[in-house]
Amino acid sequence: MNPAGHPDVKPYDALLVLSFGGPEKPEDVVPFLENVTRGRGIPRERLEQVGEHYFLFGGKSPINDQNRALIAALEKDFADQGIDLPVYFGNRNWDPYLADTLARMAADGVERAAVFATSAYSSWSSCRQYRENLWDAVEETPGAPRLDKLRQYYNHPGFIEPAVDACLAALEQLPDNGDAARLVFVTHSIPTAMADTSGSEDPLGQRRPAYVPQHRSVADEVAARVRVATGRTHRHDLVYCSRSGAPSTPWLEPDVNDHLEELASDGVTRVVLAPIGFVSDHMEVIYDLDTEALETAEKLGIQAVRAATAGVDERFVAMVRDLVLERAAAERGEEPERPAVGALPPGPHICGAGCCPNPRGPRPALCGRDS
Ligand SMILES: CC1=C(CCC(=O)O)c2cc3nc(cc4[nH]c(cc5[nH]c(cc1n2)c(C)c5CCC(=O)O)c(CCC(=O)O)c4C)C(CCC(=O)O)=C3C
Ligand SMILES: [Fe+2]
Repeated sequence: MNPAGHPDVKPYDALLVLSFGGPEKPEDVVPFLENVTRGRGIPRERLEQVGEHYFLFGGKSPINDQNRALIAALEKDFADQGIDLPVYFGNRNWDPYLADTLARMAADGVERAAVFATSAYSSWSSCRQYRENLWDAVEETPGAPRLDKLRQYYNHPGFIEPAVDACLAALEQLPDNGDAARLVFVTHSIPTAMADTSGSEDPLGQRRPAYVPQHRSVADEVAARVRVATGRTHRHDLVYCSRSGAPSTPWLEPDVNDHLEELASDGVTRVVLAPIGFVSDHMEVIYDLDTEALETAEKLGIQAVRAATAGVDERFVAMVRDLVLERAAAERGEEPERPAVGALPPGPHICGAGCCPNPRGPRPALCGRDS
């Protein structure tokens, strides 16, 4: 508590919500895809396909509206808690661009900000790439504030609890309250080489990969809690969506559609698709799952329901607040509690040295031991 009796956010004077960005209208789609894939060697065919996913939804991704809703919910939560902390919004690939937002923060006199990224897990794509973007944006912004990226939150109760309730609600939409339904947890596929180098090295230079085990811990924990709530054991799996890249490059498998075929041939007729890799309804969720995977399920005679993402669930919003307060306390030299559930411990406040290296060679990144 600060002298006014409100939760203490010192040394922070702002929160920055850092996200991927997405197009808002048809004319945005191609330039957005160019921003995302510059120098990435994504086959043209794949890009055309992904463009079609966006055009199917009027050229508009849901991601920016989702983030604006999260920011509105955070502003309300902070006001209710007596927390005086303005919230800024900056994206990696679309307006409002990160560097523009940092310039605005500098002009507003912000000196030090906590950064919440809308990506919960460790890997180059889901963590370090955001840290490289922070470095670049700070480099090009005179007077940019000092930035502290908040820790990974995949195993925070504020992320897990909404995922459990989402599975329970999805089960209830199936016949017999979802009795005998399979829980299929879905996340974004990444190249296996990127998965293998996710996470940081221990002092002996050994790396224990993080991306897949982190998702497994979430899937296992959510499934265990569903078991407690329903009194039934639902078998569960971890599968992947949104594979990209060259066909010759191995990515994490199985793909959700292939897995549904496998389940159908095993006689499974009811499935909950739980998108634990996404914090809100991104294009991957509304296209790859709601459009493509649900169609696959229907063709196979499987009744499938997609579970909700965390979105603006009040526990998820409170989690963001708690992560800010936790980090603020740690920066003041206190030893705050660091909530985490499941098999893995809470992640570090500062990313470990050498974690999640860029597949195309080293690039400077903010907020790490090696920064
Ligand atoms: C792990 C991961 C997350 C989750 C963590 C996080 O949330 O950050 C994520 C999120 C997102 N990815 C998104 C969009 C795209 N990702 C692409 C390409 C790629 N993603 C990758 C990985 C991830 N991506 C990778 C390894 C590539 C290959 C190219 C490269 O090495 O970078 C491409 C290019 C076309 C294609 O290749 O599919 C697009 C358009 C959007 C916006 C969605 C919306 O509009 O709602 C979001 C939230
Ligand atoms: Fe992506």
